[in-house]
Amino acid sequence: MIDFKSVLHKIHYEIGSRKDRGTVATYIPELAKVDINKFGIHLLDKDKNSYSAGDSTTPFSIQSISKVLSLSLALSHIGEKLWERVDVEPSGDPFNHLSLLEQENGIPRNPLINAGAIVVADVLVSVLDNPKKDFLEFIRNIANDSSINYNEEVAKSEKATGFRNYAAANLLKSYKNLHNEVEEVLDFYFHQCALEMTCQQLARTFFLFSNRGHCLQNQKHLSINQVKRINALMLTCGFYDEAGEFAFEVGLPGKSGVGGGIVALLPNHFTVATWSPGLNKKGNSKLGMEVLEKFTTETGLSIF
Ligand SMILES: NC(=O)CC[C@H](N)C(=O)O
Repeated sequence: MIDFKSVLHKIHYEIGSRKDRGTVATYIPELAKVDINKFGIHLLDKDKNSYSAGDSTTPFSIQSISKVLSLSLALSHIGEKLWERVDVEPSGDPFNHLSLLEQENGIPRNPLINAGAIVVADVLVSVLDNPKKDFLEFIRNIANDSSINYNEEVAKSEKATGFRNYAAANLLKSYKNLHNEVEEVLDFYFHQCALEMTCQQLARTFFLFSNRGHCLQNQKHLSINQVKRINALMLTCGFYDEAGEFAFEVGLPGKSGVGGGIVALLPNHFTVATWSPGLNKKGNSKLGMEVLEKFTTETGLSIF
């Protein structure tokens, strides 16, 4: 039996003393205000036991981590038809690059880069009656937590500076791979990225991916096959041009966001979330990557 509590505390203590914590994202001005010294970890095991270290109950902007959640809701609505509009291959490019989109006729490489997530957002705008409200409802439901919300300031801040996302949405529109208006789809996308959660809430929300599609209250939201697909995409595409490195060092499906959060999981075992706002050069949390590498190395718990 692994003593998760002492493993997490030891790792938090060792890595928390690092002087080089990377740099906080500044291209979304609201994110630049976050204290770089924040640092939290939370692990939820398959029996729903919780283990925490550091700032695990402070909310932060989950940003691209939300792409896994929007993908889940879109898949549960339109199923395999989604893959006609977005591919499932790693891009090897940064999250906001557009060159492949043009070369590949408006079909994004995968749903976890920005262009792919914008197509997924477009699907949700088409199928949901009140997209922002219904998406939030879905998240609150799988997390069993009605306190989860969007941060309107962050959404507004990204809207004001989201030039590359406007470029991506317009390019998709020119290839007829965006069915709704650019403004409406991006308003939804900026809000989903502006969801705030704590490490604890994030681990609880992602429990269904380590629990064969059943959320904390044991309701079924995804089929085993859909969970397989989503976990595979997290492993191969969840860290953009650092996905290979994450699989190599950590060996778990996971997803990062420019708010400094990372969530990862071992199917049928646990879900773990980390938050440290300083990012490395590839836009992934510097300390978060180190925590997870140490965790799987010390416990021997990875999918490999
Ligand atoms: N990697 C990320 O977290 C990027 C998400 C951010 N909202 C963007 O679209 O640029």
